[in-house]
Amino acid sequence: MKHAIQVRGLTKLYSGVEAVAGIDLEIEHGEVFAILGPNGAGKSTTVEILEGYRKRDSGEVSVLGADPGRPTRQWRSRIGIVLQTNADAPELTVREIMRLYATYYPDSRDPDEVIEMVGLTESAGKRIRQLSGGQRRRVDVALGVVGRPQLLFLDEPTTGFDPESRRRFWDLISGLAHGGTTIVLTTHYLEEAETLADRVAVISRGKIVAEGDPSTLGGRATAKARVTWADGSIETDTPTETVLELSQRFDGEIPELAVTRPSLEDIYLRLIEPS
Ligand SMILES: Nc1ncnc2c1ncn2[C@@H]1O[C@H](COP(=O)(O)OP(=O)(O)OP(=O)(O)O)[C@@H](O)[C@H]1O
Repeated sequence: MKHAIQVRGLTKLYSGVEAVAGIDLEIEHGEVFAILGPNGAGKSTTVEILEGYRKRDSGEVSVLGADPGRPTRQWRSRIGIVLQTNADAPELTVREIMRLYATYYPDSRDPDEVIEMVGLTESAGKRIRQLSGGQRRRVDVALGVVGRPQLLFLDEPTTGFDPESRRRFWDLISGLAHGGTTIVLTTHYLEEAETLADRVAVISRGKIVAEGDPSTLGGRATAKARVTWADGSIETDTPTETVLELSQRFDGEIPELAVTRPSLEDIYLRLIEPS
């Protein structure tokens, strides 16, 4: 099995309208792959087809060597899924729900270890309904990984997290990735994609409009730099030269000097602009 995920010419229509309009994708084993795109771009539809929860109209799809259009129980046990809305069991405690889910898989992780991994040890005895939104999200993630999946799908995993919890969550995902789990995530947070992903794909109106390393996406690394200082700003291919000229002009320290390249967000917004 060469790739964890291989997709060719994937399409999906809703009432004759193409929500996914010919997507090709290859995701390697052990890779963290982020799918970005505006609301309605076709991200969830694509991911749900890969998860085996939605039928495609055409195209070839292989996920962990099998066709997700014909999911088997054994195949499902190798995949972890964290959806936007969580499994609702408000009266169970964190430990109870983890123990229950652990019984569904042939090679589960120790429930207490997983609770520790997501930072919920102190809340392990609390009922789900007593948890904050961010804590519930961590339960979702814990349930997604308790079966020791080879491939983990995360749909907007950190929506509603405070900045500190988001960073802790990123550490958790990086740890899973280092342990060899392949991770596919959708997110609206560009910083999240940049921090976590080896590669990103930007989907707009059902098509991939750019794909690659987040640090070089859309020509980002070679784009013109912007040099700004107290009373001026220019875009240039030769920022070093500009800074040297400015330092002569100011005879030393340049007031409020900054040299920047386009952020991932700048590139992303350009990519999804209606043409
Ligand atoms: N079950 C459905 N029936 C009809 N149309 C649908 C259905 N699910 C999605 N769509 C439409 O397909 C398009 C793609 O939707 P999808 O949910 O895949 O987008 P998305 O990129 O995941 O968006 P978001 O960021 O809002 O989650 C949208 O125009 C949406 O309205």
